[in-house]
Amino acid sequence: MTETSDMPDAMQILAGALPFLKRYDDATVVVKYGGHAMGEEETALRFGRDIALLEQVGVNPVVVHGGGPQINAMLKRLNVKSTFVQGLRVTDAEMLDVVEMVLAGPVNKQVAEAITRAGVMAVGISGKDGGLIRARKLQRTYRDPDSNIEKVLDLGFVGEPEHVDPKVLQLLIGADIVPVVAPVGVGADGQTYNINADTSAGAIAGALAAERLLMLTDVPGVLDPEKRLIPEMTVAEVKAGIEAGWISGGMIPKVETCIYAIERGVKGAVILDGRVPHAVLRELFTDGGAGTLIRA
Ligand SMILES: Nc1ncnc2c1ncn2[C@@H]1O[C@H](COP(=O)(O)OP(=O)(O)O)[C@@H](O)[C@H]1O
Ligand SMILES: CC(=O)N[C@@H](CCC(=O)OP(=O)(O)O)C(=O)O
Repeated sequence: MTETSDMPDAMQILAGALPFLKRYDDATVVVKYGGHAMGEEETALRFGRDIALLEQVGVNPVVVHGGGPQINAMLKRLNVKSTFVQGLRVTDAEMLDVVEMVLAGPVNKQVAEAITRAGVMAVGISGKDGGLIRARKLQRTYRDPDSNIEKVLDLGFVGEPEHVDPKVLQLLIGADIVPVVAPVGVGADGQTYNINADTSAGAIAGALAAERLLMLTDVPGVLDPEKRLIPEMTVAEVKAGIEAGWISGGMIPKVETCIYAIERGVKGAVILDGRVPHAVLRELFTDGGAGTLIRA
């Protein structure tokens, strides 16, 4: 497959995109690119071309990537075991080294390079650069099933964004450079934290008051109890779905991130399948969109 073999498809989407181009002219769109959505090299290159195309038609894309599966692959090579609690990786000092090495290293550079190769300059940074994500240790409690007592959840160096300073992103955007962010933050005392990529993307979208937050994953969007795609949901409907239990597992932090972003001024958040060719273009530039749009 050549690097440009999928472009006629992209051009077809863009041919019908005129009304949407106006809506998104100069708009900031934060794209969360999950580790599962990265898949094969060709998928990553195609993603890079779509992001480059967005920049070229006047949108300001900001990419925040994950890399859970890529961290797991490195841990396997190093023979280090990893555990997850509530979907978050328990992160001791040794684990933190590997997480930062993989996220801010090869994954970050591969994503930025794929965009640059497509003809638009992209620069990879982590949340530690330019004071972008100031983090603190994750503050969360859980109810111990044995004692039924509320206890503090200690996941080591797992963090949550305390403050996002978007200045470094605005400087890059102003220079027509696509920022590519690895979800690692730093505390006021210099401690590095491993932050879930969904959470990081939501916080960044909120700080930028982005027009759209696109969450690329490996399912078509939010599915109803009969496994049909729901094209559009309100915040209240999402909350009801969690309550009823048909929104569960890894989808909960995703929809919660969407709600968080919307409550901070993001106009709409979309969960969509990043493995589908041109998912981002389809979402922004076609009538039906591509995944599940969550609105206030
Ligand atoms: N209602 C739902 N609709 C779609 N997916 C759901 C739903 N409820 C739970 N899920 C699960 O959420 C998963 C997506 O979350 P996750 O695997 O954490 O994604 P990522 O790795 O991209 O961050 C899906 O693969 C699916 O198993
Ligand atoms: C605290 C925590 O769990 N951090 C994640 C960061 C990467 C991530 O979120 O990647 P995906 O989006 O590909 O899942 C981790 O260590 O895997």
